[in-house]
Amino acid sequence: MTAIRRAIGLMSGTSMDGIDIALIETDGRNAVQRGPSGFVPYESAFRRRIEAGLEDAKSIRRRDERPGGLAAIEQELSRRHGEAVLGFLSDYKFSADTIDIIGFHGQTVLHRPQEQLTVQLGDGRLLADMTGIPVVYDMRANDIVHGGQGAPLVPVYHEALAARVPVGPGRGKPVVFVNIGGISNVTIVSGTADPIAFDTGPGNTLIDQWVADKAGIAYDAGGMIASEGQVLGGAVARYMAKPFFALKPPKSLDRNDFTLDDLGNPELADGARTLARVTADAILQASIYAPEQPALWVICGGGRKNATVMVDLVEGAAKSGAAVIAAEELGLNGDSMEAEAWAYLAVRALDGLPLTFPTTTGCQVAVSGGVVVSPNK
Ligand SMILES: Nc1ncnc2c1ncn2[C@@H]1O[C@H](COP(=O)(O)OP(=O)(O)OP(=O)(O)O)[C@@H](O)[C@H]1O
Ligand SMILES: CC(=O)N[C@H]1[C@@H]2OC[C@@H](O2)[C@@H](O)[C@@H]1O[C@H](C)C(=O)O
Repeated sequence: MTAIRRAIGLMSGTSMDGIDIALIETDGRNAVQRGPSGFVPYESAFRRRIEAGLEDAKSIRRRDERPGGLAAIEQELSRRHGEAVLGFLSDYKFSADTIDIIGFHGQTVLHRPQEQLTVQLGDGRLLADMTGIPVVYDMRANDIVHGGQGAPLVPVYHEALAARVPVGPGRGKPVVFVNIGGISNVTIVSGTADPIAFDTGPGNTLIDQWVADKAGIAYDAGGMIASEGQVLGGAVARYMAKPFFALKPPKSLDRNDFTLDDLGNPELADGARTLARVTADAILQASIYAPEQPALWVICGGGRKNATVMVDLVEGAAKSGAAVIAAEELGLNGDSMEAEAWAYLAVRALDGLPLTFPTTTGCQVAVSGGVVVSPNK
């Protein structure tokens, strides 16, 4: 029997809205017991600092370079993660010595897989020393070394959770786990082969940028703004004609690969409505790479709270007879999924188990990864 470990996962995603934190107990294989989770938001000033850091990151040629403000942001970001862990331990009354490992994603500031370059800010040593808990970090790098995209990494966790999909009319057909974060990604689980995974296109990033530029707000809460607008077919067609959509998987995106340039300059609500449609269409297009038509789409990530995106997903999937549900309908938590995944990946990394597969990132062979640091006592 393999050891069950208690692990904390930390994710600061491409939306740059804060730190998701989650605890699970797992053997890194099929046994997954989900524990508490939380979220520590960044205030808008820190989010703007990271956004400025994305510009500094554009000059990076080697992944350990930290030009401009990036070195200072990395320290601040890691310190905030340390405080998030200490607050979480205190809230849920766990002592540090009962936690076996932390899986630390850090903050992606540059992702150029075609140049074998992916850069995550995150000082694992600082986090281990602050918390007194061993840390696994930098889990994307080894995949890149082995010819992979370095993303997405969550699929192996989605696969472990797929066992919880209840037996139903669609049993035996693929189930697609969808993460609608800043960027959207999917994992197609058929149950008979390794999962197929890839990034599908913009998630919330463009919607967030649009409502921030036009109305000074962080996101379209509930998709309410979009619900009052009209879909602009020409703009949807411009987005869907982008070369990214014609690429076969594996494929992954940098946050800045899609921009608002193709939207034109419509009214606020029409822009939000159109971008919601683009997000949904890009996700549903993933089915062309499934071995057969999926029966079920399980939606995770902050974008599932945009009811307009969800309406488009439900209506679009219904055309092929598939159902769309939020992760909660399976008793999962769509907000903490990625943080849970980073905890799960950390445990796999400790055991040298693969994090990625040729079908999820395009790596030549299934590979493990991550750097392990123990706290200085
Ligand atoms: N109530 C809400 N209504 C609509 N959208 C929401 C709501 N709450 C959050 N969101 C959207 O979800 C986003 C955050 O999603 P999430 O935390 O899953 O992304 P992320 O993990 O940062 O990104 P990625 O998965 O790409 O790394 C916000 O930027 C916002 O666009
Ligand atoms: C390079 C990077 O940070 N990519 C993220 C991003 O956010 C969503 C999508 O693009 C996905 O590929 C990945 O994150 C998830 C958590 C993953 O690796 O599975």
